[in-house]
Amino acid sequence: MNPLILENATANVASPVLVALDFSTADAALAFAARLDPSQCRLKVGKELFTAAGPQLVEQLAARGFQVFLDLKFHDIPNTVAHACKMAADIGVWMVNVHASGGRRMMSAAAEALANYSQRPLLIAVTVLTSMEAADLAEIGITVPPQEHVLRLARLTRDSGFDGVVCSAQEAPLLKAELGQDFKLVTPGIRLADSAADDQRRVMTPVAALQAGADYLVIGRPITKAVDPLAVLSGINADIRAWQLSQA
Ligand SMILES: O=c1ccn([C@@H]2O[C@H](COP(=O)(O)O)[C@@H](O)[C@H]2O)c(=O)[nH]1
Repeated sequence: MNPLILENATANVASPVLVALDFSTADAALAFAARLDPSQCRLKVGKELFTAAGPQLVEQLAARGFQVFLDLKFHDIPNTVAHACKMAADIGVWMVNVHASGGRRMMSAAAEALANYSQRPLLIAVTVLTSMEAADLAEIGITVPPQEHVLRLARLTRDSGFDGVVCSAQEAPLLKAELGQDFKLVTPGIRLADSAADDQRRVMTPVAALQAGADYLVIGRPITKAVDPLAVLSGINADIRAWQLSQA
């Protein structure tokens, strides 16, 4: 693992928010990140930005103190996914993910590939994309309700040695009850009460998602496309803090 990244990555992040940096250039992503404080959020680098800017961008964000979720959703044969996860760990990312529908052998290979890292990224598997609803699943031959399929894939993920799953916050109460508090739930599809849902289908507001049991909130467009992104992020963090204090 890159020692510079280990030295710089912020350990104390006071918020469960992961800002999705869905930008098309490194310059745009770095300019946006320069406005953020690494103690106030983590960052997610997905397929668009990684394809445009590559591992150097991830290293630059980490060198600025951000913990980075590399959201490439690996889905391939076990050998390929295992090696891809090792490359992600070598860049120094804080979290990396695969598709749970790649199956037990694929996920076990990924977990084994990272087993000897002294400080490995959190290993997470995507269950059912938050953009999908029952009708989308039916078209690909999955006729059970989304929550049932999410639970099935989450159980497989846990049994394959992973740390948690990507799911919607709507499934969080069921997953926490069935899989325990320590199994991490990473939830995109987060929308403010007045945000457009866009292409997301299984959505929830930030505080409702935490109440439901989400550990991390992935938020992209409601922050990045806002007129004042920092004000939106600060407002979300303030609402979360107020809710946390009300629970203490
Ligand atoms: O099920 C999933 C898995 C990943 N994502 C990613 O999260 C963000 C969400 O962005 P918004 O702009 O807040 O919709 C995006 O990068 C997706 O690739 C997801 O939405 N759902």
